Amino acid sequence: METLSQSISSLSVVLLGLAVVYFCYSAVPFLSESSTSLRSVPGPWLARFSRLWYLKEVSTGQFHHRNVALHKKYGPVVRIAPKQYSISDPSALKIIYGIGNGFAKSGWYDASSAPDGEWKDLFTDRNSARHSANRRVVAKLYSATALRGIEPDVEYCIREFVKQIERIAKSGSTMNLQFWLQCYAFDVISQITLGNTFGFLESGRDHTGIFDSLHGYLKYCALVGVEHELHRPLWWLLNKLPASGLVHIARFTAEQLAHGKKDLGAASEADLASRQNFLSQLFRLQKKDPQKFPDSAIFSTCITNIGAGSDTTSISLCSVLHNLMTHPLALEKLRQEVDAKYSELGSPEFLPFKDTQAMPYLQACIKEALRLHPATGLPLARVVPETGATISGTHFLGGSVVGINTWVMHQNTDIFGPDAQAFRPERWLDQSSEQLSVMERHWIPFGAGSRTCIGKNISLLEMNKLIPVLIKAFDFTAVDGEKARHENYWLVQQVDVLCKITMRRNDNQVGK
Ligand code: HEM
Repeated sequence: METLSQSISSLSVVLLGLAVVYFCYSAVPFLSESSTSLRSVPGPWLARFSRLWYLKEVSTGQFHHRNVALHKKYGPVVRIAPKQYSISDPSALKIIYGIGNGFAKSGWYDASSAPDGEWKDLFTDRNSARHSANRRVVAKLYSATALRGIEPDVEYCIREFVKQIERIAKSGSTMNLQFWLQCYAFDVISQITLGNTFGFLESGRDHTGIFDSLHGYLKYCALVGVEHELHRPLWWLLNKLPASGLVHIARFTAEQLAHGKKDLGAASEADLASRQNFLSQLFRLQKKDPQKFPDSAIFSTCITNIGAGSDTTSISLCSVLHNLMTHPLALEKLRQEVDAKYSELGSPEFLPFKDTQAMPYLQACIKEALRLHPATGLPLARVVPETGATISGTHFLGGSVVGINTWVMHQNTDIFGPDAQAFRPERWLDQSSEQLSVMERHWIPFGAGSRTCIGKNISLLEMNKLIPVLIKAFDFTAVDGEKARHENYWLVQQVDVLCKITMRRNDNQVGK
């Protein structure tokens, strides 16, 4: 019979063998570029031979800071893995993300979707032609005109939110702003998408562990994306594990879809057109062409809205509010603008979205907070087309992967000024029109080019509606001082932003 030590030594041989195979496999890209000018691209030594360096760095949850430091050390083009490069040169933005330039999304995105999904979602689809066709089908639902219809849904959620903040303020307890903004963002996006909320704001709890599961899932996507060839077997294994909170998102979406189908199935075109949530509009698209827009397309669109539009929005809102809490002068200036707008409009319960667009300081605060803390924290990786491309003086072979990290771009002092690390909303108000236009072009919290965020207007509406209400009615004091901790697993999420709240005055009209 085999002894324990023999078993251990056989296992060691197998593991060693796997390590050798892995190293040989990951050295292929290194060998293929060894006779080209790409050999001289600087970067960490291990990154030349293996993706392990990048994997290790992503696993720390701090790659956004590391990425900025790498460019300070090595210059505008840095190798982060064999045949993978991070770029900081602003002129690369147009080349890599320019519409029609042929830089498709890289394999990293594969790990963010089910390997055999029937309908490819917009975020992960790497087939540019199919992506454009599918995006065209749903684009109208995210347009500026569609926004008008969702404003009441957002107001409904703000009322629920304000009730909870008032309760916390009266109790004198500490509020975890990050958690509550997540509740707000999840409930708003599910209300807009499915016509029903998850009930986070009402209960103040994440009963089914959705937030933690989503966090774990993002970790999976960020890490397995680096070794995306392993996604299929790992996905298979993952599905053998007990159900997580993600299953609750999928189940909730499927239930709402089934209800919707029953309820809306017999509805006339006019009736469907009058209903504003996504689900009704998606059923409308399906009625027109059931073959072209099957149930899987409806499910995928809804679940992508929830996945892509929840944490991104709460992170951005958290950045705005945390920066305001820790910059009292900016908060005071914004408050004056908010109070003046409420008076001008006769103290409505909510400022209409269109009126918030005419509040320059509010817009500057939002821009500045999203510049300083953009939601995504890894390079937006793209594949160089077959013909190759020259970027920042380096010629890249077709098939190389290149990307710009929003954190790197937003810290560029040539574009945003020597104080690029500071929260200073005035930078958006006191520039020459030429400099402002340069800053606008390099402000990319919603991505760039043909793959830019389709939900940008929705999330801006959610932010513009909420911030004035909170600023008008409450005072927030940060408990942990100026720095919020954050973790980057694709999305750079703040961790436990604690604050004390007091009611600013007694005549708050929200919800009354
Ligand atoms: C402040 C909130 C948001 C931020 C910061 C944000 C950020 C981004 C970024 C950076 C991308 C491009 C990713 C890449 O190139 O890999 C993106 C794509 C996308 N976002 Fe957002 N997003 C936000 C809100 C939303 C909302 C509310 C929705 C849905 C209602 C949404 C749906 C999508 C979709 C579907 C894509 C893929 C678009 C495509 O490739 O055609 N996002 N978002």
